[in-house]
Amino acid sequence: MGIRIGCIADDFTGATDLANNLVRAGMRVVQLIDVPATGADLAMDADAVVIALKSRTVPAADAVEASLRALAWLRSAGAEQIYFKYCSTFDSTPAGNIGPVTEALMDALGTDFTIATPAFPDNERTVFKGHLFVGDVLLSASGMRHHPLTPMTDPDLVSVLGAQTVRAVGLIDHTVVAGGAEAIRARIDALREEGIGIAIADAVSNDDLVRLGAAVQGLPLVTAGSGLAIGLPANWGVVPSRAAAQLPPPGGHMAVVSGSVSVATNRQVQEFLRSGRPAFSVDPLRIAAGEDVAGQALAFAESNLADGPILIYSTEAPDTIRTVQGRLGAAEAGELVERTLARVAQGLVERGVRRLVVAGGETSGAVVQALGITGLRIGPQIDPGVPWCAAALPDGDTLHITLKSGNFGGPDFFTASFPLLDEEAS
Ligand SMILES: Nc1ncnc2c1ncn2[C@@H]1O[C@H](COP(=O)(O)OP(=O)(O)O)[C@@H](O)[C@H]1O
Ligand SMILES: O=C(O)[C@@H](O)C(=O)COP(=O)(O)O
Repeated sequence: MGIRIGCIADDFTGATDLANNLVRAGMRVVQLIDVPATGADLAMDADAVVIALKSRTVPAADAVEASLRALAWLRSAGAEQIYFKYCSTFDSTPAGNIGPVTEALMDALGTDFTIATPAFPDNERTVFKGHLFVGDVLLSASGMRHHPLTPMTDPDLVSVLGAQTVRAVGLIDHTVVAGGAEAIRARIDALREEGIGIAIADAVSNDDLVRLGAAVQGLPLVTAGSGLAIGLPANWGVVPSRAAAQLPPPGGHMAVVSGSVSVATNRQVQEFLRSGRPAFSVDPLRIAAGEDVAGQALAFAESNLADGPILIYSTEAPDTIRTVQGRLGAAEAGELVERTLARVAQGLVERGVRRLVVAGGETSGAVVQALGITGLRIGPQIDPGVPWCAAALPDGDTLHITLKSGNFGGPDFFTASFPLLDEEAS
């Protein structure tokens, strides 16, 4: 039997976010890092497979190429429905990549219609009348308006997506969604007749997502943030079960590596420092000056791991980041930090860390690749959108790891996540 849902996620933390929601709805999920070279046997035991790409901010043609490779792999593994996962804040530019990837997947699947909804009410992302809200404010008034690569200044998703697609974009508004699966399906039929190819779907609650999930049963392709995933497993008769999230027992030293500069991560770093636990700050200017900052961080780790969790972080407030970027260039600073934190993560694992929190999407990508991890089993949720995972290291040992999206997680995430892992295993 093949897999039910084949997912293509446009970044690594987003992929675990999606996998987490599928697991919570009862599916057994495997997350693969990039498209595997080998055959479909990796997915043998899973109801869903999530392929994590790093395609959110690359040129649109590259994102399309990677997504089509992922699609080919998922189809060869027997996927019955394809789920394209993007950010709950719809991170993209007028050049893409959400529109071009969606249309390329539609063409490859030979389908004339799909839906689009980044709604994730558990993390306060809601869509009403096609407009995206983050907490109590429109997307355009949220921190996303200042994003360095994908500034989001228009909250009207019909217009945002329409600027990225050849196909016409329409709306399934909340009145219809509240009416249930039949009403939604009738609206989809009407939109199809009008020649609409993609419809933004409103959702302000998990109940809306469950109704949408039932309505899109049988569509070859759905596109969404992670929220829609809570409404899909029921289409295959799958029900929530604790067994879906079981991981092997944890052990080894505990560490946090944070390269995220998001608001929520800044709060989490501050909270960790306030708790008086061991922490080491990675300064990009010292790396640029040729100092062996990774070596210093690892020496610090060696003296403090016994009192862990320890924190190695480059997280700073926006003003400091701007100053560093002004001196080094944004891309260069990012790359220096990512390379250093990836080396630190490798060194931590060599020194016996087996429980690792990584904060930030780009940072997670760099760390996971440096550790040679090719797949993740998804375990229990720590906070909405963030699960513990288990990965096989190249030497066969198990590493418990969580990849935290910058804007997710409560203030005590860097300490509270570790006891939760022990509790779940007992
Ligand atoms: N102190 C710093 N100065 C400049 N750039 C930094 C600093 N710390 C982290 N960065 C870079 O900022 C980017 C953060 O992206 P990411 O890891 O996706 O997290 P987030 O999106 O939550 O901020 C990475 O490229 C990282 O290397
Ligand atoms: O959908 C979401 O918000 C997340 O899953 C996600 O993709 C976050 O991206 P980063 O903030 O870049 O980690």
